[in-house]
Amino acid sequence: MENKNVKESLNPFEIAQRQVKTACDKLGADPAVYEILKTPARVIEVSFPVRLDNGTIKTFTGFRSQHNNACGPFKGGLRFHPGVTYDEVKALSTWMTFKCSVTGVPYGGGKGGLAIDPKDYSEGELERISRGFAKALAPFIGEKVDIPAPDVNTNGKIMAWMVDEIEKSTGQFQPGVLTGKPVDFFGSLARTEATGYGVAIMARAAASKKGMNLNTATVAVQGFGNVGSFAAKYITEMGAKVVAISDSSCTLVNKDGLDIPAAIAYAAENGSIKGFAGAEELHRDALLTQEVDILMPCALENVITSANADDIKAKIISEGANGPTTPEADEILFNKGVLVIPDILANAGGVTVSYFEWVQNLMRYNWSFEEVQSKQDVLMDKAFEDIWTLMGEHSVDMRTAAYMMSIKRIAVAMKYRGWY
Ligand SMILES: NC(=O)C1=CN([C@@H]2O[C@H](COP(=O)(O)OP(=O)(O)OC[C@H]3O[C@@H](n4cnc5c(N)ncnc54)[C@H](O)[C@@H]3O)[C@@H](O)[C@H]2O)C=CC1
Ligand SMILES: O=C(O)CCC(=O)C(=O)O
Repeated sequence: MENKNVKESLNPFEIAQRQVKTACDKLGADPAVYEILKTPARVIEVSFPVRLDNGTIKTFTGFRSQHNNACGPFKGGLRFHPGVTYDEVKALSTWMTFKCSVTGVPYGGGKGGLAIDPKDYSEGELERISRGFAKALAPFIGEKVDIPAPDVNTNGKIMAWMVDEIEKSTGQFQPGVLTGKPVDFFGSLARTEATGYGVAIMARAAASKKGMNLNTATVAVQGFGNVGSFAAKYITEMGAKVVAISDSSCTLVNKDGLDIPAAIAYAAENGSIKGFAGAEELHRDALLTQEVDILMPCALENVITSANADDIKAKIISEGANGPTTPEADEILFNKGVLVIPDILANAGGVTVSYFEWVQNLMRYNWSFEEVQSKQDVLMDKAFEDIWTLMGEHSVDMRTAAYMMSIKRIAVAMKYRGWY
């Protein structure tokens, strides 16, 4: 997401490092803590050949960044998107380390990706690419080593192909090597919904702190994929009115409220929200500055920058995407009194329920939808309250408070391990 008016660095890894450094400084942490956390433990680059439908061979190059495993195995999604870069996966893996620690799930941070647009490939090609990537990563991942999951443009079907390929490569039954699998293939109920649901319950918690009545609140949701669509669905069920949604094609606005279940069904059938009836269609970037109470950026990084932060009207931002706000924009929003619920808290529902999926896989047992979602409620609501308290104690923004809480926990684990 480029904007010529943006003055600051949009390198996601530099941004992640700045966020960690700010919190380490506020904590007065031992300098060794930042020294260890500023860089991933390793970044694996793999190249693998795939036969395309026209008979030719094409080599694909992918990455897996393993940031820190002081608190448990590396954990985080695999992204298929043309914008994937070495520095992007490094940043995303860094954010995962702190996100896992925010709700206390026993993982470190990892993330991987392939710089492809899945729309350029047939279903058969996509399966061979996914299997090729999984086979290439197999020596570096495992149920107790590094556990990938879905992210942008990946889903349960791709996770199932990958599990099958890894089991073939290792000769071991290990359904817990990946999470976000289909429910009837070792997946967990409530995982598909988990990230968007978490974005909504964090917005609800913030609204309650700010004295905002959700029944009269309006919401704009950027991105209408897995995270955005469920965030929109759940915040609607909680009483708010979603008046704007967007995806890579356009923004749709209806001041009286959009019919979210109908929009979800329309997007599933048509591949995007474009053409959905009963709404005004605007440029896709118009979403961010709509006159709403709550904004949910649920697409990609760096969408809220110094170039548009001043124009944002929302009073609460619940970050479904990873890294949607630059540090410069954070400062502008903080000074305007906008409450930003940071990605490492707001979108932690995905990895939290991935953890529940993994536990069920290891136990060979299944929990009900209600049981999983209520466990998610408990961990996320507690994380919100703890971070809220820390934010007040240190007079910092919520992102810095979330990092501070997380870093404290990781620093303890690293200390016991004798890393410093
Ligand atoms: N899937 C998950 O469980 C988790 C995802 N996330 C993060 O949430 C974000 C979205 O992920 P998913 O929903 O899984 O991906 P997805 O692939 O299901 O959906 C992405 C959506 O963003 C839209 N989009 C892309 N470029 C856009 C643009 N320029 N303007 C507006 N919309 C645009 C796409 O059209 C699509 O609707 C990513 O940052 C991801 O890392 C974070 C935690 C967990
Ligand atoms: O479910 C997971 O393990 C990770 C989800 C993820 O990639 C993320 O939170 O950004």
